[in-house]
Amino acid sequence: MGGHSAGLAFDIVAMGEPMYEFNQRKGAGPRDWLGGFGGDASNTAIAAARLGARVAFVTGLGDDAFGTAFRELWTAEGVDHSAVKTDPAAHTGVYFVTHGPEGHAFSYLRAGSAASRIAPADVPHELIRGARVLHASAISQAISASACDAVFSAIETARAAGVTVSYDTNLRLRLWPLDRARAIIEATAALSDILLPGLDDARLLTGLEAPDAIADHYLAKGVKIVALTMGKDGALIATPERREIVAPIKVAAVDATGAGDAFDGGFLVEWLASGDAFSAGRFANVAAGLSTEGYGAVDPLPRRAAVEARLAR
Ligand SMILES: O=C(O)C(=O)C[C@H](O)[C@H](O)CO
Repeated sequence: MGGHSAGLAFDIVAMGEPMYEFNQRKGAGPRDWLGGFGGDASNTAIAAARLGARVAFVTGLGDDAFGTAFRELWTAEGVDHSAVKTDPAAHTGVYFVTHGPEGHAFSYLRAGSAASRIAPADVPHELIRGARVLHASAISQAISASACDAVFSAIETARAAGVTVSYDTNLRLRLWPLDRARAIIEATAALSDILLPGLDDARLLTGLEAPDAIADHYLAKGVKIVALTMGKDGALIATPERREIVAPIKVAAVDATGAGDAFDGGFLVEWLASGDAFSAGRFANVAAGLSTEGYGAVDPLPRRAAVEARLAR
């Protein structure tokens, strides 16, 4: 069972696929893999919990060592996993990260995973109704048709209950073809309050080049806040009234795996605390920068004190 008592309301309920991570550090030999944790929505959940939010996660895990490791991780991080299902007929997803001149690359062992077998019947509607934010990503949808249906069902519940819908457009073309991804992501963006796209993905999805045009595109769908991450160019935060570019912080980056997820977690935590999209953008930008200073998606996710110290500099 999860790290919180039943009945407690959560700031954030996140859903998606957790994946055990094997990370081959730069210069490491072919047998030298660092074990860790990944899966974009789980990374975001842990990032938010480390920064002070009350978070619950929704997914499926295999009845295997990786599934057990995830439950231990979430318990240690204070992420509630009482709504996570153990599926004895499927495995927990696994992925491998390698580092080359073009940056990091992923290989997946995830087809048929327990998370991909999640369906609308597994959605914990009461948990979602009691939360302040529901967070999901396009990866949460791309893993299977039933998981995609589950995300739509969760969003419908959130919207009906006035729960803020947060959505990361994380595009993985190995999981679905661009046309299908575009159709689903456009439809989901129109149901979202906070949209967290990356610039490269957004360019492919919208066919637009300029960050401002991309922000306009999504705001016109009714999105209230667009937080567009732009890598070395920082992030563009846009609301219907105002927009601001946040410059990236200087870091000794070794691995960008999970930086976007750290951004999402930081953004949601600070937005929940202040209601201000622009201070949320600055906070998230620091959380994302600091998350690149170590290997793995989860281990280097910063705690609140580290983000605040860096913001104060
Ligand atoms: O690529 C995916 O599907 C993952 O979720 C693995 C990584 O943890 C994630 O991409 C990092 O953002």
